[in-house]
Amino acid sequence: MADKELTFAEVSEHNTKKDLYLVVHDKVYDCSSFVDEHPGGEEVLLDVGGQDSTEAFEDVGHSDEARELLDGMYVGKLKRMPGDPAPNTHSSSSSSSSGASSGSGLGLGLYAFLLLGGAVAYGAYQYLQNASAAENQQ
Ligand code: HEM
Repeated sequence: MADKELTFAEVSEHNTKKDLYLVVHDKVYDCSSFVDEHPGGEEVLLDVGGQDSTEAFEDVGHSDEARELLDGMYVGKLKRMPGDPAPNTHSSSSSSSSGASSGSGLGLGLYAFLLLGGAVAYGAYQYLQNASAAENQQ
């Protein structure tokens, strides 16, 4: 059986406590019955009601149990239309981009460290040259 497909516009109409759809990883979930039971509180779910909550969901680092709960609330696939907000898969892109940025951060740090080390070595060299020149003058 083909999955039901919902557009973002359709999902965004379900944004009240009694009728609450969330999008996680391009799948639509009906969380209305779960709002009161959510261990993280109803407020956070209502905040992302009718929206793509992939980022919020993944940022918390929900357990496998939480993911299984999601399966039980599955409504259908999100059908992206031109002009819809871009896929909000922050967690996967951020882990790769944060990996990249921390890599470049390390690269920059290393660069700064080498520059600083070079400057200190040069200063020490100059100091020793001056000291030995002064010694020779005596
Ligand atoms: C409909 C999707 C969601 C389901 C099924 C769900 C389910 C759960 C479950 C089962 C827990 C208990 C801990 C765990 O098993 O990981 C939990 C905790 C939590 N959830 Fe969600 N959650 C959903 C969406 C969200 C969203 C969108 C947020 C937004 C920030 C959120 C924030 C939290 C927080 C902060 C906790 C930790 C609560 C604590 O440990 O005190 N959840 N959630």
